[in-house]
Amino acid sequence: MSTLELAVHELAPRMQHWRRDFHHFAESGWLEFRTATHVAETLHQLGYQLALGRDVVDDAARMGLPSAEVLAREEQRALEQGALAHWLPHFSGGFTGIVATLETGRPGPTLAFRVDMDALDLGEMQQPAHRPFAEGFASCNAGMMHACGHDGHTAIGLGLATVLQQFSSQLNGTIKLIFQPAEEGTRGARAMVAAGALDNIDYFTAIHIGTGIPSGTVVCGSDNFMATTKFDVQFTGIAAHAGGKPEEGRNALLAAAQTALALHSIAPHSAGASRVNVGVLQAGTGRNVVPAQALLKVETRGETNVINDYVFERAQEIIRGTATMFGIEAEIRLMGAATNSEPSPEWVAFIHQQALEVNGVTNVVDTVKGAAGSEDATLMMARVQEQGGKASYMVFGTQLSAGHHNEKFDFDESVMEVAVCTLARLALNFPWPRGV
Ligand SMILES: O=C(O)C[C@H](NC(=O)Cc1c[nH]c2ccccc12)C(=O)O
Repeated sequence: MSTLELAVHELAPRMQHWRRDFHHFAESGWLEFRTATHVAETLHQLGYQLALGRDVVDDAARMGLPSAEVLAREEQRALEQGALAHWLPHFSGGFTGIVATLETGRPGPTLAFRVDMDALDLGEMQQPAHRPFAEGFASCNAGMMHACGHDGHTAIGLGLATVLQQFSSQLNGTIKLIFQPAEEGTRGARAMVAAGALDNIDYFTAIHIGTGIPSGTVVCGSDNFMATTKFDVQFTGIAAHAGGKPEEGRNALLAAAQTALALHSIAPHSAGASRVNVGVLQAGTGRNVVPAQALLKVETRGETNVINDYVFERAQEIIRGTATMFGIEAEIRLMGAATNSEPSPEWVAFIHQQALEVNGVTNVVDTVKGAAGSEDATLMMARVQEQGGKASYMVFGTQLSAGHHNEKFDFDESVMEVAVCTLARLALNFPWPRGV
């Protein structure tokens, strides 16, 4: 076992503690108040320079933000659950982003690593058959669950911060660790990019665990993310007495229902995969009232940006058409966005080379076939690349108890050691000129 692997192995119990603490106090997008304060405290104690909140999250570029009432309520909940009060003001109002910087003082590139911190809006299984429940760390927040592994990602980020600090004498240049809010629904990355958090980075690496990749396998350059647009549609009609004066009404529920069916009839694209999903339809107030209000929560996806743009354009045409058909108003509100991913081949090759050397890694591939979901880290990758940097997205396979976004989701925590060892090697073995 190398000194790095020994150091990471010794860190494993602490990473498990971090993961389980984040899992128990699960906080969904823009509401990661407790999580962010504990991440900030740990990074501060490690000696990292911190940029927090509004310094790394652009207010106007945040997407899918909860209401001011929810933000305030959840901030208070976080405080009651042990959020660290001295850090909380930085994140108040839903600015729960962090960028930690380690300046070595020696010439070299800037390497950035990104993890996401948010839970999903999902109720966790509270049964003994589900390990997190059986071992006492299932989510204590109703309707919020770490069912995608972001608790593990955050623990990996802190583990990486710890070992890079331990081995900092072997580093050159600058290390930046990015802890992003609200990846679910592709809502947070846009705001961190807009705030400049991804400027002047030479090498960027984002990560995910699981996703159906077998334990021991590392994907070095995920290129199968789908471009996506997330949006709500608010339909406004005219309420009326359903029995006495139905002709006076304009039925928003019917418009929404017709729209939902029509959206799912958008023709596929000959150039590649596409998706449409109407995930939510809320409408009406009473059985004898012609419904005046209806809400749809929708997403489009495409194998490429062009295909997703095609689907979204057709969706907008359909929405305008059904609104006219039913004589009502329709307002489209953008709630999230991400592009497809194009990792930098040179960086993928270096990642591949380093991953081969890690104990616990049994299979290293650059890509996997088949459209994955979407990821707004693609916006961060694009920003780095447009400034001449290199970027990639890694997946660390691990055994899962259920699929992502399922109430029984859990993962084999040993993947966190493999991830930290691999990521630390990217920094410690970076091929910068090492003297004569
Ligand atoms: O579109 C979103 O809301 C983001 C969300 N993202 C994820 O779940 C991450 C993800 C999905 N599939 C993969 C495959 C590899 C890495 C990460 C992922 C999704 O696709 O619904």
